[in-house]
Amino acid sequence: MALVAGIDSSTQSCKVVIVDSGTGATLRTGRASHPDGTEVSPSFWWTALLEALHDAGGLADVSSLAIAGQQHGMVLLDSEGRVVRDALLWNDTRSAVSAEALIAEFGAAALVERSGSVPVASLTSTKVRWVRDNEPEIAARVAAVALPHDWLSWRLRGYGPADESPLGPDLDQLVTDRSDASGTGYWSPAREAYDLDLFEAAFGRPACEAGSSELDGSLIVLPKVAAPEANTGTVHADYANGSEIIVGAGAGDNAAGALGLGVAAGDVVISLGTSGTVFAAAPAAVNDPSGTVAGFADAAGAYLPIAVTLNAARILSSVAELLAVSFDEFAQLALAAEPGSAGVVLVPYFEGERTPNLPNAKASFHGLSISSTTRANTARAAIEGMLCGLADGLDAVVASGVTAERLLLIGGAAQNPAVQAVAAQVFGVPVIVPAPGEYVARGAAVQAAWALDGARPTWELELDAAPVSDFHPVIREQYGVYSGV
Ligand SMILES: Nc1ncnc2c1ncn2[C@@H]1O[C@H](COP(=O)(O)OP(=O)(O)O)[C@@H](O)[C@H]1O
Ligand SMILES: O=C(CO)[C@@H](O)[C@H](O)COP(=O)(O)O
Repeated sequence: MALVAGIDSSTQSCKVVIVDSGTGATLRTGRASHPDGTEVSPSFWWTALLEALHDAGGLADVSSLAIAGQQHGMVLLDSEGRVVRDALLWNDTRSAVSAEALIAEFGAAALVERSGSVPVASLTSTKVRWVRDNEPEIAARVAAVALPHDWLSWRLRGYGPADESPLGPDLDQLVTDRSDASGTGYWSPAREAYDLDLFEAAFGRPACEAGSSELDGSLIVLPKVAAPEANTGTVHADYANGSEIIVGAGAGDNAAGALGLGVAAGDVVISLGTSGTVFAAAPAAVNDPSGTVAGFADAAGAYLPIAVTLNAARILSSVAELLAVSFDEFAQLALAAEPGSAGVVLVPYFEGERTPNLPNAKASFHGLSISSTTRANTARAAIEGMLCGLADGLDAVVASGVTAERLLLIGGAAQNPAVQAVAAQVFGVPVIVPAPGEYVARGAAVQAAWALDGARPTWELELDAAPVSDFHPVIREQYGVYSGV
């Protein structure tokens, strides 16, 4: 059977899985780290991608690949294909004021109707507005606006600045997909098309989709939106280890996670990476004028209502570091405390927050008494705080019309046994933990196999744990007192 590669260029690292497209078995994996920060040179993603592919044993025996990536990141290119400033990532909150300006100009209801989402600082539209207003000399040099997965796929197909790439700066070759386009704030999931007027209003210069006959040098290029099963070209020979390798459309990381898990009606995914996300596949586009749920498109032709927090796994690593313990010791400490952490509550808005939309907030501990101020309560309160924010997101996703019969817990922090146990206490819905794996990269591998064979593969999902439901409403009740929701 043919081998396919799936890539997840996520916030903290690049991960590669090489999968047997016939059985779905993962044969090899690779990984490389990304630098910290909310403003990052895309060159680090490129280096990490090449390193992770090497770590996975290379591409010599691979027939197709696809790249999923962190959503929303703004990659600005000039007419020579050079990145003109560091990318502003999804978790960079400087453009909160630009989001407010766009809402003031159009109204939240109109923006939801046109783009599926009320803009918050994470969305690309607010980032280009911020550059327009704060860095006009950079804005004037921009010839194309891409997302992380679009840019990496373009580079792998051989395009880029003339001195760094074999095929040079052909901006017309930029390709994205509907799931990632739907996180820009200027693409309409309902109409399946860019809202070019909205882009122009955000950035102040007109744009056009790559591949259009209307493109001329005066218009900003936006990547062509390819279908989920598209074959968008091949990996350039310089990076292909002698193989002919199809490049699939790629996807936003959450949509790829849904593909990798093979989500069905009744499934809701909770991902605990740098971001915390709650999402499900939905048959129709979702419009939430409150902005809690973003109405993205998925990577299979349907929709992906999603609630996203800025703070998730890093809450645990920060508190574990404060307590000077490993993740295993942190889990033991948390499991030694009672549900509700004896009244100790961590509202974990360390990096500001997106859901609720409090970009300038900071984290706080509450409810501390002399007797409750223990290491065990501190560890448990960190997990409870992380999951309570996502429980609020789950309520909103359900209110948007999704049925939640089971929750699939993925992402780095889902492997922590205390997180699994506390999840069974916080969410009033059964929790399932899939076997350890990189499900976003696996979803990209699904796309690669789809582009190769013309049929979407159905690989079985292996499960690891199903913690017994042990719902303790007190955890959310006391969190609600302090969280401002
Ligand atoms: N056992 C664990 N307990 C808690 N957090 C963990 C554990 N293992 C990994 N993590 C955290 O998971 C995060 C990485 O998860 P990942 O889903 O790869 O993130 P991202 O997709 O944002 O790059 C890191 O912040 C790491 O500290
Ligand atoms: O902003 C979003 C989705 O809207 C985030 O989900 C990013 O896509 C980053 O994901 P991780 O790298 O944290 O998994």
